[in-house]
Amino acid sequence: MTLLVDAGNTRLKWARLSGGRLTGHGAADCLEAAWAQGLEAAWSRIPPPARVLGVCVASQARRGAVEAVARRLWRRTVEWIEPAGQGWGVINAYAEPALLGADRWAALIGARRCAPQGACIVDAGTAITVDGLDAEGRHLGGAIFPGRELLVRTLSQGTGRIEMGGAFQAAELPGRSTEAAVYGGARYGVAAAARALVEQVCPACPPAGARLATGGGADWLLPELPGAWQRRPALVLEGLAAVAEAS
Ligand SMILES: Nc1ncnc2c1ncn2[C@@H]1O[C@H](COP(=O)(O)OP(=O)(O)OP(=O)(O)O)[C@@H](O)[C@H]1O
Ligand SMILES: CC(C)(CO)[C@@H](O)C(=O)NCCC(=O)O
Ligand SMILES: [K+]
Repeated sequence: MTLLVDAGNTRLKWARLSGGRLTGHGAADCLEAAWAQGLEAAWSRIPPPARVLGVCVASQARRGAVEAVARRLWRRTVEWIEPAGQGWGVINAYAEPALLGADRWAALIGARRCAPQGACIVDAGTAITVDGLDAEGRHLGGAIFPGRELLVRTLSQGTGRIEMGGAFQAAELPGRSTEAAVYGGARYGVAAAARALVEQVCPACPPAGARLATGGGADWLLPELPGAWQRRPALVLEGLAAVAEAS
C-alpha cells in the first residue's frame, strides 16, 4: 500500500492506494495549533504503508512535520513530487517548470488520465487556481487568485480597522457591518473573479475538453461558474496515484 499526501496551505489530505484504488480518505486542518499531533493520531490507525508519496505547497516547516510523523510511525521517508518540464503525459507550460505548484502539477497528471480529450481544471483551495490542458497533454498555463478565507485574512492583516476571526460566514450585500461587508465582499468578489478566470482560461482549452473541479471550496464555488463541471474531489491524489503506479 502507498500512502498519498496532498499538503495544502489550509488542509492536508491523504488516501491509501492499493490495487489501483484510492481508499481511506482523510484530512487534517493545518490551521489548528495541534494539527501535527492530530495527523500522527490519525495516521497511527492506518496500516504501515510501503511508500509515502506526496506534494506539498505549504511551508518547509509543515513539510518537515509531515516527514517527522512518517518517520516516527513507520520509518518511512516521504517522496515529495516536484514538477518537471514534462512527465506522466503532461508538458509543463512554465519556462521554469519547478516554479509551478506541485499540487497543480499533480492535478494536471490526474486530469491527463481521466480526460484524455483535454481539460479546464479549477482547484478551489486556499487559493483558487484555473489551469488548461490540451488533448496532447500540453499544459496551457493558468491563473492564481486568493480564495475566500484567504482574502478575509489578508484584509484583516493588511488594515488597521478590520479585525476578522472565526469561521467564514455567508453574507449578503450591501453589508451593514464590517463583518457583513467583508464576508459578502469576499464571497461575491471571489465568485466574480473565479468566473472571469474561467472565462479567460477555458477558451484556450479544447472545446470538447472536460471541466474538472476540485478543492475544499468547490461546493460553494461551482454554482457560481459558467458551464457544467465534473467534481473530482481527489484530483491531486489521482495524479499522485498515476505517479506512484509508474515509478
Ligand atoms: N472542513 C474544512 N476545513 C477547512 N476548509 C474547508 C473545510 N470545508 C471547506 N473548506 C474550504 O476549503 C478551502 C480549503 O480547501 P483545500 O483543502 O482544497 O485547500 P488547500 O489544499 O489547503 O489549499 P491550497 O492547496 O490552495 O493550499 C477553504 O479555504 C474553505 O473554503
Ligand atoms: C497556488 C497554490 C498556492 C495553490 O495551492 C500552489 O499551487 C502554489 O504555491 N504554487 C506556486 C506558484 C505557481 O504555481 O506558479
Ligand atoms: K489544493
